[in-house]
Amino acid sequence: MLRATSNSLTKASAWKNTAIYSSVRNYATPSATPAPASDNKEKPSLSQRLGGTGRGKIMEGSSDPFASFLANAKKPRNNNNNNRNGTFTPRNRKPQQSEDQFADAPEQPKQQQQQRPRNENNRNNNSKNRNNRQNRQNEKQNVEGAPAADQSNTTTTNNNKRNNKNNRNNAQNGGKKMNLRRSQQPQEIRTRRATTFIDKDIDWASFETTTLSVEAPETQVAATEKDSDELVLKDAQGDYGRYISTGSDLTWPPMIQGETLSTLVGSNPTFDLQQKTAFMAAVTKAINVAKDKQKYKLVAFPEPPPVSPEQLADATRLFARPVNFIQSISKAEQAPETSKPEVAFVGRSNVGKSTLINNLTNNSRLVKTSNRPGHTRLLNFFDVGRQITLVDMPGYGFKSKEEWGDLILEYLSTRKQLKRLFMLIDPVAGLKETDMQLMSHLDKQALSYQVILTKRDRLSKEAFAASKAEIEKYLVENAICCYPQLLVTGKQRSSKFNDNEVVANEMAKVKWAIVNATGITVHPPTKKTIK
Ligand SMILES: Nc1nc2c(ncn2[C@@H]2O[C@H](COP(=O)(O)OP(=O)(O)OP(=O)(O)O)[C@@H](O)[C@H]2O)c(=O)[nH]1
Ligand SMILES: [Mg+2]
Repeated sequence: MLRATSNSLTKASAWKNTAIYSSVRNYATPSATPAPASDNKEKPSLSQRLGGTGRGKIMEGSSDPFASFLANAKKPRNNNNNNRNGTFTPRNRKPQQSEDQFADAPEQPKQQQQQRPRNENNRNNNSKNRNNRQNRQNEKQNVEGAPAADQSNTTTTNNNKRNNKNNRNNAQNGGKKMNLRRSQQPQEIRTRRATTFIDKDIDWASFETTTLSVEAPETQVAATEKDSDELVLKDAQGDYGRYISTGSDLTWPPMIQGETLSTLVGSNPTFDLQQKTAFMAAVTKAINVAKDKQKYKLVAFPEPPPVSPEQLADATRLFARPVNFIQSISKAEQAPETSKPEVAFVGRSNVGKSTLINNLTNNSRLVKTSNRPGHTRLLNFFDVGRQITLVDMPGYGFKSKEEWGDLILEYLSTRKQLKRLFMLIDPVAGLKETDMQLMSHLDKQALSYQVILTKRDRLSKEAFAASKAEIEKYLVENAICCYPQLLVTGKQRSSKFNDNEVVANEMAKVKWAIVNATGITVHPPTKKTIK
Protein backbone atom coordinates (compact mmCIF):
# COMPACT_ATOMS: atom_id res chain seq x y z
CA MET A 1 0.00 0.00 0.00
CA LEU A 2 1.10 3.48 -0.65
CA ARG A 3 1.88 5.03 2.68
CA ALA A 4 2.27 8.76 2.68
CA THR A 5 2.36 8.67 6.45
CA SER A 6 5.41 6.45 6.49
CA ASN A 7 7.99 7.70 8.93
CA SER A 8 10.65 7.51 6.32
CA LEU A 9 8.83 10.05 4.20
CA THR A 10 8.27 13.62 4.98
CA LYS A 11 5.08 15.08 3.66
CA ALA A 12 6.93 17.14 1.14
CA SER A 13 8.86 14.21 -0.21
CA ALA A 14 5.71 12.11 -0.48
CA TRP A 15 4.10 14.86 -2.47
CA LYS A 16 7.10 15.03 -4.75
CA ASN A 17 6.78 11.34 -5.42
CA THR A 18 3.34 11.67 -6.91
CA ALA A 19 2.48 11.95 -10.52
CA ILE A 20 0.32 14.99 -10.04
CA TYR A 21 3.22 16.78 -8.39
CA SER A 22 5.60 15.98 -11.18
CA SER A 23 3.08 17.11 -13.74
CA VAL A 24 2.32 20.30 -11.93
CA ARG A 25 6.01 20.87 -11.51
CA ASN A 26 6.67 20.44 -15.19
CA TYR A 27 3.73 22.35 -16.58
CA ALA A 28 2.70 24.81 -13.95
CA THR A 29 5.46 25.78 -11.61
CA PRO A 30 8.71 25.57 -13.42
CA SER A 31 10.96 25.87 -10.40
CA ALA A 32 11.94 22.37 -9.35
CA THR A 33 12.23 23.10 -5.67
CA PRO A 34 9.59 25.35 -4.19
CA ALA A 35 11.03 28.19 -2.17
CA PRO A 36 10.33 28.05 1.53
CA ALA A 37 7.36 30.06 2.74
CA SER A 38 9.54 32.43 4.67
CA ASP A 39 11.37 33.51 1.50
CA ASN A 40 8.14 34.44 -0.15
CA LYS A 41 7.14 36.90 2.50
CA GLU A 42 10.01 39.12 1.44
CA LYS A 43 8.87 39.43 -2.16
CA PRO A 44 6.54 42.10 -3.49
CA SER A 45 3.15 40.72 -4.34
CA LEU A 46 1.93 40.18 -7.83
CA SER A 47 -0.30 43.21 -7.96
CA GLN A 48 2.49 45.34 -6.52
CA ARG A 49 4.66 44.30 -9.38
CA LEU A 50 1.86 45.24 -11.73
CA GLY A 51 1.57 48.66 -10.20
CA GLY A 52 -1.25 47.87 -7.80
CA THR A 53 -1.48 48.21 -4.07
CA GLY A 54 -0.40 44.77 -3.15
CA ARG A 55 -3.47 42.64 -2.74
CA GLY A 56 -2.06 39.89 -4.94
CA LYS A 57 -1.23 36.99 -2.71
CA ILE A 58 2.04 35.14 -2.72
CA MET A 59 1.49 31.46 -2.51
CA GLU A 60 2.81 30.07 0.67
CA GLY A 61 5.18 27.17 0.59
CA SER A 62 5.98 27.47 -3.08
CA SER A 63 7.38 30.06 -5.38
CA ASP A 64 4.95 32.51 -6.88
CA PRO A 65 3.88 30.80 -10.12
CA PHE A 66 3.52 34.05 -11.94
CA ALA A 67 7.07 35.02 -11.02
CA SER A 68 8.28 31.62 -12.10
CA PHE A 69 6.42 32.03 -15.30
CA LEU A 70 8.02 35.38 -15.93
CA ALA A 71 11.42 33.92 -15.27
CA ASN A 72 10.92 30.99 -17.58
CA ALA A 73 8.50 32.19 -20.21
CA LYS A 74 11.16 32.81 -22.80
CA LYS A 75 12.84 29.49 -22.40
CA PRO A 76 11.84 27.05 -25.13
CA ARG A 77 10.09 24.03 -23.79
CA ASN A 78 11.57 20.77 -24.82
CA ASN A 79 9.04 17.99 -24.68
CA ASN A 80 11.61 15.28 -24.86
CA ASN A 81 13.96 15.24 -21.98
CA ASN A 82 14.77 18.70 -20.77
CA ASN A 83 12.51 20.53 -18.41
CA ARG A 84 12.15 24.28 -18.31
CA ASN A 85 15.03 24.68 -15.94
CA GLY A 86 17.28 23.09 -18.48
CA THR A 87 17.96 20.13 -16.25
CA PHE A 88 17.95 16.71 -17.75
CA THR A 89 14.96 14.63 -16.74
CA PRO A 90 14.51 11.38 -18.64
CA ARG A 91 10.87 11.11 -19.63
CA ASN A 92 10.26 7.76 -18.04
CA ARG A 93 12.39 8.30 -15.00
CA LYS A 94 10.40 8.06 -11.81
CA PRO A 95 10.68 10.67 -9.14
CA GLN A 96 12.63 9.37 -6.16
CA GLN A 97 10.45 7.10 -4.15
CA SER A 98 10.91 4.79 -1.26
CA GLU A 99 10.95 1.09 -1.99
CA ASP A 100 7.63 0.38 -0.34
CA GLN A 101 5.80 3.35 -1.70
CA PHE A 102 4.16 1.60 -4.58
CA ALA A 103 4.28 -1.81 -3.05
CA ASP A 104 0.70 -2.54 -4.03
CA ALA A 105 1.28 -1.78 -7.68
CA PRO A 106 1.43 -4.86 -9.87
CA GLU A 107 4.81 -5.29 -11.47
CA GLN A 108 5.17 -4.98 -15.21
CA PRO A 109 5.13 -8.67 -16.19
CA LYS A 110 1.48 -8.88 -15.12
CA GLN A 111 0.77 -5.83 -17.18
CA GLN A 112 2.35 -7.41 -20.21
CA GLN A 113 0.13 -10.42 -19.80
CA GLN A 114 -2.87 -8.16 -19.81
CA GLN A 115 -1.77 -6.71 -23.07
CA ARG A 116 -1.43 -10.06 -24.75
CA PRO A 117 -4.23 -10.82 -27.26
CA ARG A 118 -7.51 -11.66 -25.66
CA ASN A 119 -9.76 -10.64 -28.46
CA GLU A 120 -11.70 -13.60 -29.84
CA ASN A 121 -12.33 -11.92 -33.17
CA ASN A 122 -8.75 -10.96 -33.56
CA ARG A 123 -7.53 -14.42 -32.81
CA ASN A 124 -9.95 -16.01 -35.25
CA ASN A 125 -9.14 -13.50 -37.88
CA ASN A 126 -5.47 -13.98 -37.40
CA SER A 127 -5.64 -17.72 -37.78
CA LYS A 128 -7.89 -17.67 -40.83
CA ASN A 129 -7.09 -14.41 -42.40
CA ARG A 130 -4.91 -14.31 -45.42
CA ASN A 131 -4.17 -10.66 -44.74
CA ASN A 132 -2.36 -11.28 -41.52
CA ARG A 133 0.52 -9.09 -42.45
CA GLN A 134 -1.75 -6.14 -43.19
CA ASN A 135 -3.51 -6.77 -39.89
CA ARG A 136 -0.30 -6.64 -37.91
CA GLN A 137 0.78 -3.53 -39.72
CA ASN A 138 -2.48 -1.82 -38.85
CA GLU A 139 -2.13 -2.80 -35.23
CA LYS A 140 1.37 -1.45 -35.13
CA GLN A 141 0.10 1.84 -36.49
CA ASN A 142 -2.49 1.91 -33.74
CA VAL A 143 0.13 1.54 -31.09
CA GLU A 144 2.01 4.36 -32.61
CA GLY A 145 -1.04 6.57 -32.38
CA ALA A 146 -2.10 6.53 -36.03
CA PRO A 147 -5.70 7.64 -36.45
CA ALA A 148 -8.06 4.74 -36.91
CA ALA A 149 -10.04 6.79 -39.39
CA ASP A 150 -7.06 6.84 -41.76
CA GLN A 151 -6.86 3.11 -41.75
CA SER A 152 -10.33 2.73 -43.19
CA ASN A 153 -8.97 4.11 -46.47
CA THR A 154 -6.83 1.05 -46.89
CA THR A 155 -9.62 -1.46 -46.50
CA THR A 156 -10.59 -3.35 -49.58
CA THR A 157 -11.94 -6.67 -48.36
CA ASN A 158 -14.42 -7.73 -45.73
CA ASN A 159 -11.66 -9.30 -43.76
CA ASN A 160 -9.77 -6.10 -43.75
CA LYS A 161 -12.84 -4.20 -42.61
CA ARG A 162 -13.23 -6.59 -39.74
CA ASN A 163 -9.61 -6.17 -38.89
CA ASN A 164 -9.94 -2.45 -38.94
CA LYS A 165 -12.90 -2.58 -36.59
CA ASN A 166 -10.82 -4.63 -34.20
CA ASN A 167 -7.94 -2.28 -34.64
CA ARG A 168 -10.13 0.70 -33.91
CA ASN A 169 -11.25 -0.93 -30.70
CA ASN A 170 -7.64 -1.68 -29.96
CA ALA A 171 -6.77 1.94 -30.52
CA GLN A 172 -9.48 3.21 -28.20
CA ASN A 173 -8.49 0.83 -25.48
CA GLY A 174 -4.83 1.58 -25.53
CA GLY A 175 -3.81 -1.34 -27.70
CA LYS A 176 -5.02 -3.68 -24.99
CA LYS A 177 -5.91 -6.32 -27.54
CA MET A 178 -2.75 -5.98 -29.52
CA ASN A 179 -1.42 -9.01 -31.21
CA LEU A 180 2.19 -7.95 -31.11
CA ARG A 181 5.09 -10.14 -30.25
CA ARG A 182 6.95 -9.02 -27.15
CA SER A 183 9.88 -7.85 -29.22
CA GLN A 184 7.51 -5.72 -31.30
CA GLN A 185 6.05 -3.92 -28.34
CA PRO A 186 7.36 -0.42 -27.89
CA GLN A 187 10.04 -0.17 -25.25
CA GLU A 188 7.95 2.33 -23.34
CA ILE A 189 5.17 -0.18 -22.72
CA ARG A 190 7.52 -2.90 -21.59
CA THR A 191 9.39 -0.87 -19.04
CA ARG A 192 6.47 0.87 -17.40
CA ARG A 193 5.68 0.07 -13.85
CA ALA A 194 2.03 -0.01 -12.99
CA THR A 195 0.81 2.21 -10.26
CA THR A 196 -2.11 4.48 -9.59
CA PHE A 197 -1.93 8.07 -10.63
CA ILE A 198 -3.56 9.58 -7.62
CA ASP A 199 -3.69 7.23 -4.71
CA LYS A 200 -6.38 7.42 -2.13
CA ASP A 201 -4.00 6.64 0.72
CA ILE A 202 -2.24 9.95 0.40
CA ASP A 203 -3.44 12.73 2.59
CA TRP A 204 -3.41 15.17 -0.27
CA ALA A 205 -5.00 17.97 1.65
CA SER A 206 -2.00 18.23 3.92
CA PHE A 207 0.22 19.03 0.94
CA GLU A 208 -1.79 22.01 -0.13
CA THR A 209 0.26 25.13 -0.16
CA THR A 210 -2.41 27.59 -1.18
CA THR A 211 -5.84 28.13 0.22
CA LEU A 212 -8.30 29.34 -2.33
CA SER A 213 -11.76 29.95 -1.05
CA VAL A 214 -15.11 30.92 -2.42
CA GLU A 215 -17.59 32.92 -0.46
CA ALA A 216 -21.23 32.06 -0.62
CA PRO A 217 -23.36 34.72 -2.35
CA GLU A 218 -25.32 35.57 0.83
CA THR A 219 -22.20 36.72 2.63
CA GLN A 220 -21.17 39.15 -0.06
CA VAL A 221 -21.43 42.82 0.17
CA ALA A 222 -23.28 44.31 -2.75
CA ALA A 223 -21.34 46.83 -4.75
CA THR A 224 -22.81 50.11 -5.84
CA GLU A 225 -23.82 50.17 -9.45
CA LYS A 226 -20.92 52.41 -10.41
CA ASP A 227 -18.37 50.19 -8.73
CA SER A 228 -19.87 47.16 -10.39
CA ASP A 229 -19.56 48.74 -13.79
CA GLU A 230 -15.95 49.57 -13.18
CA LEU A 231 -15.20 46.13 -11.93
CA VAL A 232 -16.67 44.26 -14.84
CA LEU A 233 -13.90 42.60 -16.70
CA LYS A 234 -14.70 43.16 -20.31
CA ASP A 235 -11.73 41.05 -21.26
CA ALA A 236 -13.57 38.03 -19.97
CA GLN A 237 -15.16 37.68 -23.38
CA GLY A 238 -11.81 37.40 -25.07
CA ASP A 239 -8.83 35.18 -24.55
CA TYR A 240 -9.40 35.14 -20.86
CA GLY A 241 -12.79 33.53 -21.11
CA ARG A 242 -11.26 30.26 -20.15
CA TYR A 243 -10.34 31.46 -16.69
CA ILE A 244 -13.88 32.29 -15.91
CA SER A 245 -15.58 30.27 -18.58
CA THR A 246 -19.18 29.93 -17.65
CA GLY A 247 -20.81 29.44 -21.02
CA SER A 248 -22.34 31.95 -23.33
CA ASP A 249 -25.57 32.39 -21.42
CA LEU A 250 -24.17 33.38 -18.09
CA THR A 251 -23.41 36.80 -16.81
CA TRP A 252 -20.36 36.68 -14.63
CA PRO A 253 -20.80 38.69 -11.49
CA PRO A 254 -19.03 42.02 -11.43
CA MET A 255 -16.39 41.29 -8.84
CA ILE A 256 -13.64 38.78 -8.91
CA GLN A 257 -11.26 37.93 -6.14
CA GLY A 258 -7.90 39.20 -7.25
CA GLU A 259 -5.96 36.84 -5.04
CA THR A 260 -7.60 33.82 -6.55
CA LEU A 261 -7.16 35.02 -10.07
CA SER A 262 -3.54 35.94 -9.64
CA THR A 263 -2.87 32.42 -8.49
CA LEU A 264 -4.91 30.92 -11.28
CA VAL A 265 -3.42 33.03 -14.00
CA GLY A 266 0.07 32.56 -12.71
CA SER A 267 -0.13 28.80 -12.67
CA ASN A 268 -1.80 28.39 -16.02
CA PRO A 269 0.81 27.81 -18.71
CA THR A 270 -1.67 27.82 -21.57
CA PHE A 271 -1.55 31.56 -22.06
CA ASP A 272 1.46 33.52 -23.11
CA LEU A 273 3.14 36.16 -21.04
CA GLN A 274 1.54 39.07 -22.82
CA GLN A 275 -1.91 37.70 -22.24
CA LYS A 276 -1.19 37.07 -18.60
CA THR A 277 0.23 40.51 -18.04
CA ALA A 278 -2.69 42.25 -19.69
CA PHE A 279 -5.18 40.16 -17.81
CA MET A 280 -3.52 40.66 -14.45
CA ALA A 281 -3.26 44.38 -15.06
CA ALA A 282 -7.01 44.47 -15.63
CA VAL A 283 -7.67 42.46 -12.48
CA THR A 284 -5.37 44.65 -10.41
CA LYS A 285 -7.14 47.74 -11.66
CA ALA A 286 -10.48 46.22 -10.84
CA ILE A 287 -9.37 45.40 -7.32
CA ASN A 288 -7.93 48.85 -6.77
CA VAL A 289 -11.05 50.73 -7.70
CA ALA A 290 -13.02 48.94 -5.02
CA LYS A 291 -13.59 51.42 -2.19
CA ASP A 292 -13.39 49.00 0.65
CA LYS A 293 -10.98 46.35 -0.46
CA GLN A 294 -11.67 44.07 2.44
CA LYS A 295 -15.28 43.74 1.48
CA TYR A 296 -14.83 42.93 -2.16
CA LYS A 297 -14.43 39.27 -2.57
CA LEU A 298 -15.22 36.68 -5.17
CA VAL A 299 -18.91 36.54 -5.93
CA ALA A 300 -19.04 32.76 -5.97
CA PHE A 301 -20.67 31.20 -9.00
CA PRO A 302 -23.24 32.71 -11.25
CA GLU A 303 -26.61 31.06 -11.29
CA PRO A 304 -27.34 29.22 -14.52
CA PRO A 305 -30.52 30.30 -16.24
CA PRO A 306 -33.19 27.65 -16.85
CA VAL A 307 -32.76 25.77 -20.10
CA SER A 308 -35.42 26.60 -22.65
CA PRO A 309 -37.21 23.96 -24.77
CA GLU A 310 -35.59 25.50 -27.87
CA GLN A 311 -32.13 25.08 -26.41
CA LEU A 312 -32.85 21.47 -25.53
CA ALA A 313 -34.12 20.87 -29.05
CA ASP A 314 -30.94 22.41 -30.50
CA ALA A 315 -28.76 20.20 -28.38
CA THR A 316 -30.75 17.08 -29.23
CA ARG A 317 -30.43 17.95 -32.91
CA LEU A 318 -26.65 18.24 -32.69
CA PHE A 319 -26.24 14.84 -31.11
CA ALA A 320 -28.53 13.25 -33.69
CA ARG A 321 -25.95 14.15 -36.34
CA PRO A 322 -23.18 11.80 -37.49
CA VAL A 323 -20.55 11.03 -34.88
CA ASN A 324 -17.11 9.87 -35.97
CA PHE A 325 -14.15 8.46 -34.13
CA ILE A 326 -11.20 10.73 -34.91
CA GLN A 327 -8.14 9.40 -33.12
CA SER A 328 -6.68 7.80 -30.01
CA ILE A 329 -3.59 9.29 -28.47
CA SER A 330 -1.13 8.24 -25.81
CA LYS A 331 0.74 11.55 -25.71
CA ALA A 332 -0.80 14.99 -25.44
CA GLU A 333 1.18 16.35 -28.38
CA GLN A 334 -0.51 13.80 -30.67
CA ALA A 335 -3.90 15.44 -30.12
CA PRO A 336 -5.68 16.14 -33.39
CA GLU A 337 -5.16 19.59 -34.80
CA THR A 338 -8.65 20.90 -35.02
CA SER A 339 -10.12 24.28 -34.40
CA LYS A 340 -13.40 22.86 -33.17
CA PRO A 341 -14.31 23.46 -29.55
CA GLU A 342 -13.78 20.48 -27.34
CA VAL A 343 -15.19 19.02 -24.14
CA ALA A 344 -13.65 16.12 -22.24
CA PHE A 345 -14.95 13.60 -19.74
CA VAL A 346 -12.85 12.76 -16.73
CA GLY A 347 -13.49 10.75 -13.57
CA ARG A 348 -12.57 7.71 -11.55
CA SER A 349 -12.24 4.43 -13.37
CA ASN A 350 -15.57 2.70 -13.98
CA VAL A 351 -17.59 5.82 -13.21
CA GLY A 352 -19.27 5.68 -16.64
CA LYS A 353 -17.36 8.08 -18.91
CA SER A 354 -17.40 5.91 -22.00
CA THR A 355 -20.99 4.88 -21.40
CA LEU A 356 -22.02 8.51 -21.23
CA ILE A 357 -20.46 9.22 -24.62
CA ASN A 358 -22.35 6.26 -26.06
CA ASN A 359 -25.58 7.49 -24.50
CA LEU A 360 -25.10 11.03 -25.73
CA THR A 361 -24.53 9.88 -29.27
CA ASN A 362 -27.09 7.10 -29.05
CA ASN A 363 -24.53 4.63 -30.30
CA SER A 364 -23.74 1.85 -27.87
CA ARG A 365 -20.87 0.66 -30.06
CA LEU A 366 -19.00 3.91 -30.40
CA VAL A 367 -16.81 3.46 -27.31
CA LYS A 368 -15.98 0.17 -25.65
CA THR A 369 -17.24 -0.01 -22.09
CA SER A 370 -16.70 -2.58 -19.41
CA ASN A 371 -17.55 -3.24 -15.80
CA ARG A 372 -13.83 -3.82 -15.32
CA PRO A 373 -12.18 -0.60 -14.04
CA GLY A 374 -9.32 0.73 -16.12
CA HIS A 375 -10.80 -0.21 -19.46
CA THR A 376 -10.08 2.99 -21.38
CA ARG A 377 -6.36 3.60 -21.58
CA LEU A 378 -5.93 6.38 -24.12
CA LEU A 379 -7.53 9.68 -24.94
CA ASN A 380 -10.16 9.02 -27.60
CA PHE A 381 -11.44 11.87 -29.76
CA PHE A 382 -14.86 11.90 -31.43
CA ASP A 383 -16.33 14.41 -33.81
CA VAL A 384 -19.99 15.27 -33.34
CA GLY A 385 -21.85 16.77 -36.28
CA ARG A 386 -18.60 18.35 -37.52
CA GLN A 387 -19.10 21.04 -34.91
CA ILE A 388 -17.56 19.85 -31.66
CA THR A 389 -15.14 17.24 -30.36
CA LEU A 390 -15.76 14.92 -27.41
CA VAL A 391 -12.84 13.36 -25.58
CA ASP A 392 -13.07 10.16 -23.58
CA MET A 393 -10.30 9.68 -21.02
CA PRO A 394 -8.82 6.89 -18.96
CA GLY A 395 -10.02 6.81 -15.36
CA TYR A 396 -8.01 7.67 -12.27
CA GLY A 397 -8.00 5.92 -8.93
CA PHE A 398 -8.55 2.17 -8.74
CA LYS A 399 -6.67 0.20 -11.41
CA SER A 400 -5.38 3.37 -12.98
CA LYS A 401 -1.79 3.95 -14.02
CA GLU A 402 0.58 6.78 -13.45
CA GLU A 403 1.20 7.38 -17.14
CA TRP A 404 -2.52 7.80 -17.75
CA GLY A 405 -2.54 10.50 -15.11
CA ASP A 406 0.38 12.22 -16.78
CA LEU A 407 -1.39 12.01 -20.12
CA ILE A 408 -4.58 13.52 -18.69
CA LEU A 409 -2.79 16.33 -16.88
CA GLU A 410 -0.64 17.18 -19.84
CA TYR A 411 -3.65 17.27 -22.11
CA LEU A 412 -5.53 19.48 -19.65
CA SER A 413 -2.61 21.86 -19.33
CA THR A 414 -1.97 22.29 -23.00
CA ARG A 415 -5.20 21.93 -24.91
CA LYS A 416 -6.50 25.32 -25.91
CA GLN A 417 -9.56 23.94 -27.67
CA LEU A 418 -10.81 22.50 -24.39
CA LYS A 419 -13.82 24.50 -23.29
CA ARG A 420 -15.02 22.57 -20.31
CA LEU A 421 -14.14 19.43 -18.51
CA PHE A 422 -17.03 17.26 -17.39
CA MET A 423 -16.11 15.52 -14.19
CA LEU A 424 -18.11 12.38 -13.56
CA ILE A 425 -18.86 11.26 -10.04
CA ASP A 426 -20.65 8.11 -8.99
CA PRO A 427 -23.16 9.13 -6.30
CA VAL A 428 -23.19 5.57 -5.00
CA ALA A 429 -19.53 5.88 -4.03
CA GLY A 430 -19.64 9.63 -3.32
CA LEU A 431 -16.73 12.04 -3.59
CA LYS A 432 -13.36 10.39 -3.12
CA GLU A 433 -10.04 11.89 -2.16
CA THR A 434 -8.86 11.53 -5.74
CA ASP A 435 -11.82 13.55 -7.01
CA MET A 436 -11.09 16.34 -4.56
CA GLN A 437 -7.44 16.31 -5.47
CA LEU A 438 -8.21 16.64 -9.14
CA MET A 439 -10.64 19.49 -8.47
CA SER A 440 -8.00 21.31 -6.52
CA HIS A 441 -5.59 20.83 -9.40
CA LEU A 442 -8.16 22.12 -11.90
CA ASP A 443 -8.84 25.15 -9.72
CA LYS A 444 -5.17 26.02 -9.72
CA GLN A 445 -4.96 25.53 -13.45
CA ALA A 446 -8.07 27.66 -13.97
CA LEU A 447 -9.80 24.96 -15.94
CA SER A 448 -13.54 25.15 -15.70
CA TYR A 449 -15.32 21.92 -15.01
CA GLN A 450 -18.82 20.72 -14.37
CA VAL A 451 -19.84 17.74 -12.30
CA ILE A 452 -22.06 15.03 -13.70
CA LEU A 453 -23.50 12.48 -11.31
CA THR A 454 -23.75 9.11 -13.05
CA LYS A 455 -25.68 5.92 -12.35
CA ARG A 456 -28.79 7.73 -11.16
CA ASP A 457 -30.72 4.49 -11.70
CA ARG A 458 -28.76 2.73 -8.96
CA LEU A 459 -30.07 4.79 -6.08
CA SER A 460 -33.47 5.49 -4.58
CA LYS A 461 -34.74 9.05 -4.81
CA GLU A 462 -33.86 9.73 -1.17
CA ALA A 463 -30.41 8.16 -1.29
CA PHE A 464 -29.61 10.04 -4.48
CA ALA A 465 -30.77 13.37 -3.00
CA ALA A 466 -28.61 12.80 0.09
CA SER A 467 -25.51 11.97 -1.92
CA LYS A 468 -26.09 14.93 -4.25
CA ALA A 469 -26.50 17.32 -1.32
CA GLU A 470 -23.23 16.17 0.20
CA ILE A 471 -21.35 16.62 -3.05
CA GLU A 472 -22.89 20.05 -3.64
CA LYS A 473 -21.89 21.15 -0.16
CA TYR A 474 -18.29 20.24 -0.85
CA LEU A 475 -18.32 22.08 -4.18
CA VAL A 476 -19.79 25.26 -2.74
CA GLU A 477 -17.25 25.30 0.05
CA ASN A 478 -14.18 24.29 -1.90
CA ALA A 479 -14.39 24.34 -5.66
CA ILE A 480 -13.55 27.45 -7.62
CA CYS A 481 -13.69 26.72 -11.29
CA CYS A 482 -16.63 24.39 -10.91
CA TYR A 483 -19.73 25.23 -12.89
CA PRO A 484 -22.61 25.71 -10.46
CA GLN A 485 -25.12 23.33 -11.92
CA LEU A 486 -24.81 19.60 -11.30
CA LEU A 487 -25.91 17.33 -14.10
CA VAL A 488 -27.26 13.82 -13.79
CA THR A 489 -27.18 10.74 -15.99
CA GLY A 490 -28.32 7.19 -15.64
CA LYS A 491 -29.18 4.14 -17.62
CA GLN A 492 -32.56 3.94 -19.25
CA ARG A 493 -33.94 0.80 -17.71
CA SER A 494 -36.79 -0.37 -15.61
CA SER A 495 -35.66 -0.65 -12.06
CA LYS A 496 -37.52 0.06 -8.90
CA PHE A 497 -35.55 3.30 -8.53
CA ASN A 498 -35.57 4.49 -12.06
CA ASP A 499 -37.76 7.04 -13.67
CA ASN A 500 -36.91 6.82 -17.36
CA GLU A 501 -38.56 10.12 -18.18
CA VAL A 502 -36.48 11.97 -15.60
CA VAL A 503 -33.32 10.31 -16.87
CA ALA A 504 -34.17 11.29 -20.46
CA ASN A 505 -34.70 14.92 -19.42
CA GLU A 506 -31.43 14.96 -17.58
CA MET A 507 -29.62 13.63 -20.63
CA ALA A 508 -31.04 16.48 -22.71
CA LYS A 509 -29.62 18.90 -20.13
CA VAL A 510 -26.20 17.29 -20.41
CA LYS A 511 -26.38 17.75 -24.17
CA TRP A 512 -27.28 21.39 -23.73
CA ALA A 513 -24.49 21.91 -21.22
CA ILE A 514 -22.04 20.67 -23.85
CA VAL A 515 -23.48 22.95 -26.52
CA ASN A 516 -23.39 25.86 -24.10
CA ALA A 517 -19.83 25.15 -22.99
CA THR A 518 -18.57 25.02 -26.56
CA GLY A 519 -20.44 28.21 -27.44
CA ILE A 520 -21.54 26.91 -30.82
CA THR A 521 -24.75 27.64 -32.64
CA VAL A 522 -26.20 24.37 -33.75
CA HIS A 523 -26.69 24.43 -37.50
CA PRO A 524 -30.37 24.64 -38.39
CA PRO A 525 -31.99 21.50 -39.74
CA THR A 526 -31.42 20.92 -43.43
CA LYS A 527 -34.35 20.66 -45.86
CA LYS A 528 -33.85 16.94 -45.94
CA THR A 529 -34.26 16.55 -42.18
CA ILE A 530 -37.30 18.84 -42.11
CA LYS A 531 -39.09 16.52 -44.53
N1 LIG B 1 -26.51 1.17 -13.74
C1 LIG B 1 -25.69 1.96 -14.44
N2 LIG B 1 -24.52 1.47 -14.85
C2 LIG B 1 -23.71 2.28 -15.56
C3 LIG B 1 -24.04 3.62 -15.87
N3 LIG B 1 -23.02 4.17 -16.57
C4 LIG B 1 -22.11 3.20 -16.70
N4 LIG B 1 -22.50 2.07 -16.11
C5 LIG B 1 -21.76 0.82 -16.04
O1 LIG B 1 -20.54 1.04 -15.37
C6 LIG B 1 -19.50 0.25 -15.95
C7 LIG B 1 -18.35 1.14 -16.34
O2 LIG B 1 -18.74 1.95 -17.41
P1 LIG B 1 -17.68 2.63 -18.38
O3 LIG B 1 -18.43 3.57 -19.23
O4 LIG B 1 -16.83 1.61 -19.05
O5 LIG B 1 -16.81 3.41 -17.31
P2 LIG B 1 -15.51 4.30 -17.57
O6 LIG B 1 -15.62 5.47 -16.68
O7 LIG B 1 -15.36 4.58 -19.02
O8 LIG B 1 -14.40 3.34 -17.04
P3 LIG B 1 -12.83 3.28 -17.42
O9 LIG B 1 -12.73 3.31 -18.91
O10 LIG B 1 -12.41 2.01 -16.83
O11 LIG B 1 -12.19 4.44 -16.77
C8 LIG B 1 -20.14 -0.48 -17.14
O12 LIG B 1 -20.46 -1.77 -16.73
C9 LIG B 1 -21.38 0.32 -17.43
O13 LIG B 1 -22.40 -0.48 -17.98
C10 LIG B 1 -25.30 4.11 -15.40
O14 LIG B 1 -25.66 5.27 -15.58
N5 LIG B 1 -26.09 3.23 -14.69
MG1 LIG C 1 -13.90 4.15 -20.37
